[in-house]
Amino acid sequence: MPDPTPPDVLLDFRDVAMSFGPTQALTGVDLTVSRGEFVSVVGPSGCGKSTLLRIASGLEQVSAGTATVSSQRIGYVFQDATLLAWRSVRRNVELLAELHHVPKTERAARAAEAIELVGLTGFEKHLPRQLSGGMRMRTSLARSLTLDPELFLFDEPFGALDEITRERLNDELLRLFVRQNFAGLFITHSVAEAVYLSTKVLVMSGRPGTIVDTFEVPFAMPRDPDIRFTAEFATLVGKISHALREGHR
Ligand SMILES: Nc1ncnc2c1ncn2[C@@H]1O[C@H](COP(=O)(O)OP(=O)(O)OP(=O)(O)O)[C@@H](O)[C@H]1O
Repeated sequence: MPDPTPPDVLLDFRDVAMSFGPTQALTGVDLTVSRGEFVSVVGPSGCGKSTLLRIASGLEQVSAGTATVSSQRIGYVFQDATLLAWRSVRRNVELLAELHHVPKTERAARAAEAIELVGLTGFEKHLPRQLSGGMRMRTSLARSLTLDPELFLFDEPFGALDEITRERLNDELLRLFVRQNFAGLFITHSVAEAVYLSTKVLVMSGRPGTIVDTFEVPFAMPRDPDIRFTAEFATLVGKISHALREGHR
């Protein structure tokens, strides 16, 4: 019998492998995400990062190994905000609570709070097409926040945004992480973003993807935005970028 998952571990992958027909996407993946952790995964294109997240969300079943998710309250934010075009911001934010049969007044209260948390108060009646890309991502974040997730899964949520908007949303996300106390698993192509947001960064190899390196991020939370301009930050980004290149060979 393998050791049981410790109580603080919300996501526990052990020797996970995943194949799609002849394509082996993942092999030997060991990964845990515990309460209080924000874990980022960086890796070359096609190494199986999204597959990892789809397994965590229950959308895919592993081909071998075990993937244990010890929470019912999981939030997801994908690269596309996936908003319903005909629904206002408020009605989009209410959607998940609606699908979970949360009563109407409770739903409205949760949506108002989530909208405030992501800084969209005043935009409740806007339709998605009237919003900027950053505001659409905020709406998507708010929609998940209404379910008060314990574990939040992010698949490159800010990849399509300009640099300034991305930095601002990184700060918002860090603020939410500290305030809402969820654990995070975050996929990104940006090593600097991974270091800035995370307590731990995992580096994946090229396909079949496996974790080749783990870096603890020593900077305190709440994180000082100026940390990004320090020598320690640059050194860690350099080390991880190097590991990424090595793993890609
Ligand atoms: N449903 C599927 N059917 C067949 N092959 C798949 C499926 N999903 C993923 N793959 C393959 O598995 C591999 C990993 O895909 P995945 O999308 O997880 O990679 P990724 O690291 O997220 O890529 P990127 O960084 O480019 O988004 C790829 O070769 C992909 O073509």
